[in-house]
Amino acid sequence: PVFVKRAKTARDNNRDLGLCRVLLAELERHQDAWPFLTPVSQKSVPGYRKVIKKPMDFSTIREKLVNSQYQNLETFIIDVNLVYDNCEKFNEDNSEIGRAGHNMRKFFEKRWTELLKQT
Ligand SMILES: Cn1cc(C(=O)NCCN)ccc1=O
Repeated sequence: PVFVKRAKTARDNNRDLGLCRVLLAELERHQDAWPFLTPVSQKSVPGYRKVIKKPMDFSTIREKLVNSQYQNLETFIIDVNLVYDNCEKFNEDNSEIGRAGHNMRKFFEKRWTELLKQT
């Protein structure tokens, strides 16, 4: 009958840690990465602390990766997307930093789907 569950095929996650390292290295060296390399200074950026509840940046993601603080690929991707979501929340689309955020998100989406397609 149509409602019989088919066995879920688990994807092979053995290469995911290496994939996170490759992806993060590419993000860090992207020319539009400059707004995201270090935590936004909550002292010199008025309003940031109040508006952005969960700050995130590439150096913090690097630290977490080095200290094995990511359970899996999903939790890594969640943090990377947090960088871009914070950026969209705080910056006009039509601004230097706003555009950099959109570019970086587009690049990340493209790269992780390409890398996940590799056997
Ligand atoms: C992502 N983001 C970065 C900044 C910033 O000033 N970054 C330091 C650049 N040297 C300000 C607001 C913001 O949302």
